[in-house]
Amino acid sequence: MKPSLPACDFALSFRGPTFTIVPPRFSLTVHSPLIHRPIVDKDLDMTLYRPFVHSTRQLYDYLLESLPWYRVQYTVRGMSVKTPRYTSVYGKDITNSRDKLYQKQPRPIPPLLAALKNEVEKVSGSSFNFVLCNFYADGKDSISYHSDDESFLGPEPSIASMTLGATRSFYMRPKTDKSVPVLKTDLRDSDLLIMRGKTQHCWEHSVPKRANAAPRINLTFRKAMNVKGTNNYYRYNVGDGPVFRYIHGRMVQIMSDNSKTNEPAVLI
Ligand SMILES: O=C(O)CCC(=O)C(=O)O
Ligand SMILES: [Fe+2]
Repeated sequence: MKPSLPACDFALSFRGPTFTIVPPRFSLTVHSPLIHRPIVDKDLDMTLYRPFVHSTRQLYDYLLESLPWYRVQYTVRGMSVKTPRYTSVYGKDITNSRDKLYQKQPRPIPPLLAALKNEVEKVSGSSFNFVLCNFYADGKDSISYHSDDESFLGPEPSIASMTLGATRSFYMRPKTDKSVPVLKTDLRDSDLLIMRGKTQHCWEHSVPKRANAAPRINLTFRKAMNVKGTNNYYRYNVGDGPVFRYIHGRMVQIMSDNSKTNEPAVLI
């Protein structure tokens, strides 16, 4: 499969200080996956495509350096929660409602992510309207056991997850039957994992912490069915805190997205 090349020479613009990053010119080539491995267990329906995409180094560098990243903190039942990874999110639910219904202005999916979404839609046969991006800077960054089973995703959501960069363990366990051993998979650079059917309803997944791990980007593609989904995704993946950019090999905290002032960028 050799799709036409997406336009990668574009500038992404976001609020806050502007950076001009000259994107590399490269081709996004998705090829017939060498491994197309259905992993089927009780109420588990996953397919791993390995490798899914070429030019992963350029994709990784470009996404890391061009997207704004957030380290979201929020409060649940009076408890302060710090998200242990960087996140960024793009998209809007299918209702395509008027802007004033959204707590935060939804962001259009940038062209490179839209091109990837298009390729993922072709192999999965599902359509998506959100791309959630995770950046795990090191082994201390993680995602704890959860299911992507919110009602705003519909009854049997398909979730597609792409890995760029370092390999990390991906654990799955059934929600109820604790006697079933944890299903352990390594997700590697260029992997595409598609979960569908009852998987989110019956199983939980996680990327556990590690003593040592190189940086990794994960992109998840989803379909939100209502305004609540859009509000949820921006609340937990952008939040109200500072914005970070990856500049010259390190994460730099710059002024808040919400800031009305024109303060200079602050290094952390
Ligand atoms: O990083 C991963 O592989 C998993 C991410 C994930 O589960 C999520 O964002 O919901
Ligand atoms: Fe998840």
